[in-house]
Amino acid sequence: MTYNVRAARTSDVRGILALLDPWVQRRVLLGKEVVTLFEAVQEFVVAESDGELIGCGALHVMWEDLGEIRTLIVADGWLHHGVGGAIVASLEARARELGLTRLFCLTFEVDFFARRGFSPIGEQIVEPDVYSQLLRSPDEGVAEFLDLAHVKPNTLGNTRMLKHL
Ligand SMILES: CC(=O)SCCNC(=O)CCNC(=O)[C@H](O)C(C)(C)COP(=O)(O)OP(=O)(O)OC[C@H]1O[C@@H](n2cnc3c(N)ncnc32)[C@H](O)[C@@H]1OP(=O)(O)O
Repeated sequence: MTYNVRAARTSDVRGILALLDPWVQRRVLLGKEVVTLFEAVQEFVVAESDGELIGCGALHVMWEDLGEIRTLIVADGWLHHGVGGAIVASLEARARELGLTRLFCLTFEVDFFARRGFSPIGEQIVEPDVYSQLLRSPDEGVAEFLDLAHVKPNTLGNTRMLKHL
């Protein structure tokens, strides 16, 4: 079973939605409008095999040093073949190229991320002045990072994790 990981194209967006939908139904991942996915297509990498989309993941920049890995999904038939790890490695390489030194994620997959160098965090990890700037972001994932009250229902049971690159 061979696959490759590459930058997403606009033609991948429907496939990303198809990967995402079951996990949104199960309230594991945050739902996205189609337009939001098109707007964020440059944040995504995808894994494909024989022209079929088998995984995706995105890197969202939040601040000068800080990014978030989000929307990481591998198709059921491809779990435990290294695809998720390869997507995370690709997103980490992008993060380094961009000059980021810290990567955040909010996840139920604590062991998976812990084995890739992420550690659970409790407290806020940005200075008050950065926090107040991030409050101005319209992005729902940033609101989750800030742990704002109106997104608490999305984040229940998730673990906040951080990796220093
Ligand atoms: C920040 C966020 O986006 S959080 C959301 C995370 N996504 C979800 O919750 C959606 C549902 N979950 C998933 O889609 C998947 O379970 C993911 C993305 C978390 C992991 O994807 P996978 O492709 O299964 O990951 P991958 O195969 O790299 O590693 C999983 C385990 O499979 C095993 N494995 C990896 N490669 C192989 C291989 N070639 N042969 C046999 N076993 C393997 C290992 O045990 C590995 O665990 P470890 O490396 O941590 O010890």
